[in-house]
Amino acid sequence: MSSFQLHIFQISLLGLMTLVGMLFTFMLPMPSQKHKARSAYYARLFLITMWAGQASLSLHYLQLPLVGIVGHAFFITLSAYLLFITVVKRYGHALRIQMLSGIVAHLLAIVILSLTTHLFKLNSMLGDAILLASVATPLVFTFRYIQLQGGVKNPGDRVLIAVVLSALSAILVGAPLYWMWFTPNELQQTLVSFSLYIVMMLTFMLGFAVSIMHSLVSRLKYKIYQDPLTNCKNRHFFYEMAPKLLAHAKRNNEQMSVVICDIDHFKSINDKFGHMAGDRALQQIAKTLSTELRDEDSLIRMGGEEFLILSPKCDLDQAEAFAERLRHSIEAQPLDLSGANISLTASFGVVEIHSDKDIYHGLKAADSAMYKAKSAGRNQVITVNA
Ligand SMILES: Nc1nc2c(ncn2[C@@H]2O[C@H](COP(=O)(O)OP(=O)(O)OP(=O)(O)O)[C@@H](O)[C@H]2O)c(=O)[nH]1
Repeated sequence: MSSFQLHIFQISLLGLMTLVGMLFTFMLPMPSQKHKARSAYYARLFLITMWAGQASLSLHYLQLPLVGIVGHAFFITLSAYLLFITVVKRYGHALRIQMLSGIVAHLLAIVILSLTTHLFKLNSMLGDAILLASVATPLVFTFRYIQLQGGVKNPGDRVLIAVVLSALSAILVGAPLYWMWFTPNELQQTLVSFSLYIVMMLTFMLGFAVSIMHSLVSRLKYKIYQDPLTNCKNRHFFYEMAPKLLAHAKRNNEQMSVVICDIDHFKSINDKFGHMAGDRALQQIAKTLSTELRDEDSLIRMGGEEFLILSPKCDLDQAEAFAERLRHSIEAQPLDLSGANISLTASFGVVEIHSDKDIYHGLKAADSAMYKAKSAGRNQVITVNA
């Protein structure tokens, strides 16, 4: 096979991969946030420019070596920036105007530098070094950007970081070693760059897909565990997380308490002022409760007008004081319905769960304490030792 045929074979195969990669990004479910969804657009452009960078080298066979070399430098640098932009958008951010101007200036500079080195027939090693440094710059930015976002948080970030680091090491270490130890002929060069392109494209697509899947799963999980009316956690969260939190508390020899809060005479709010007013009362009470929570507490709407607070590292006395505080806060904020103030109160059942008991036992005990508070006249806190 002549080197021309090899080249055509190589760019056709890369073109095919680019097409598959683009179709793949179209098939992925996209996040609803505008900037995050835009990242798929830049991921497609990344694949196209990677391909265009390699394809431009074939212009050499059409007697256009200058256009080919300049095009190669331009598209390869641009593809590294598109990887950077894809990552910026994956985190849901917009591009700052300074960033865009920097990218345009860098692209212009690489075009001028590669034109100069070729026109003045400067050492080809110098041209290669300029190109490698040029591609390395956006990759370093990408690496720093992921780090600044709080580091590697999910498998998608991990694969993206691996793409960036492998590309950087190929450029900063691999390329100089390759030039020093081999006297590459065109065939060797073609095969090495081809393999590098394939690996980069595949890992990039994988990283991108894993990253998207991870954010969708996190969003779904968040929705599954969230009560849409009050934005508290819901029953699913309780059944999933409560046994885990209790097991953690037992392992670390820590106390854990459960506080149940049930709004008093809630039905009468619905009956007198309508369901919308009832919903607003629920939202207001959820807000009041949430402002009193510590970071480790979880506020759960168990259903209807009943809320539950899981309180790790909290014994019975502390939980009782906490519930009293919550009771006062609810009482102190009547519901304001276009001028009419509706008084709100709630009854509380509090229990500390002992290490030999399970969470459902605690739930039952807290529930019966709350019913005792109701029968004792409502708007009060009753504690039990479960
Ligand atoms: N507006 C509204 N009402 C709800 C919702 N979920 C349950 N309810 C109503 O909450 C009311 C609960 O009534 P009850 O269980 O009798 O309790 P209560 O009136 O608070 O009486 P006590 O608990 O004994 O003080 C019912 O009328 C339900 O229809 C909701 O999401 N929004």
